[in-house]
Amino acid sequence: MGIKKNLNHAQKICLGRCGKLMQQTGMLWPGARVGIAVSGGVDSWVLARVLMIRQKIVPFYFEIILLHVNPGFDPGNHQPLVDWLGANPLPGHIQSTDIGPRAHNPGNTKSPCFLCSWSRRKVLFDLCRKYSLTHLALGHNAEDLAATFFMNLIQTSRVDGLSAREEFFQGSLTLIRPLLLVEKKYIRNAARRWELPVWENPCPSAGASKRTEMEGMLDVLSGGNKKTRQNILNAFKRWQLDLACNLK
Ligand SMILES: Nc1ncnc2c1ncn2[C@@H]1O[C@H](COP(=O)(O)OP(=O)(O)OP(=O)(O)O)[C@@H](O)[C@H]1O
Repeated sequence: MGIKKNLNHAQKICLGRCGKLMQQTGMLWPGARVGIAVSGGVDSWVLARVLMIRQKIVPFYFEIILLHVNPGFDPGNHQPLVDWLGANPLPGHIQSTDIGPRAHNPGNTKSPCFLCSWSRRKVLFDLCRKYSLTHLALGHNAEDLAATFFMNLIQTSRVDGLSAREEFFQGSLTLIRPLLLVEKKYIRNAARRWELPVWENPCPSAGASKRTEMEGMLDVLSGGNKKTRQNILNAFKRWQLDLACNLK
């Protein structure tokens, strides 16, 4: 098919796995209105690019809007998204907030990452309501799934991962993670190839979060063996796929 002709291996993996997961789990339906949460990082940029292509491939119509929540560390750092929206035929909404600095207030008893992601999710849910969206798409990948599993296991004594699809508000909003079965190496490569305008996260806690720490668990468990690492990731992916297919 013409659309896929000039894609490299990584781009095809992102597009193909996303499509297969969408199909297997009945993620979207005709007339769906999908908000894509774009942080400015590689995962959510690739998610946006992939869903734009899937929009042309699937045999039904669905709408897309890009949603960005600026956490308030650098009020102008979303300029690449503004420029990109100007050059691409897609609607977008950029919400300026101060959730980042507020989450880092030394008086808080909870961790800044917890407070920030809680507040961000609330802003995103409010935007979904404002635009009557049926879906909110997040850019989590296979390594995020593994890190979340370890975080839940170690911090909250729960065996829980990240769902490919979850219902909220009595089913009026479906949260989806179309890149959940894709490893980061493919996403990074695809982002470079598509020349997506990724920007640095200015958060002072970036790279120092509990999730980043848990990403190291995969290397600890696999002892540096690539095949073992992939087997662990495959187990997590199979588990979530089974759960999501049962929800269908
Ligand atoms: N500021 C934001 N505005 C909109 N969506 C966001 C924002 N931050 C995170 N998200 C959404 O939540 C997902 C998971 O967040 P996380 O903090 O793990 O992302 P990230 O690693 O900073 O960036 P990315 O996943 O885009 O590479 C993102 O993929 C994106 O879909």
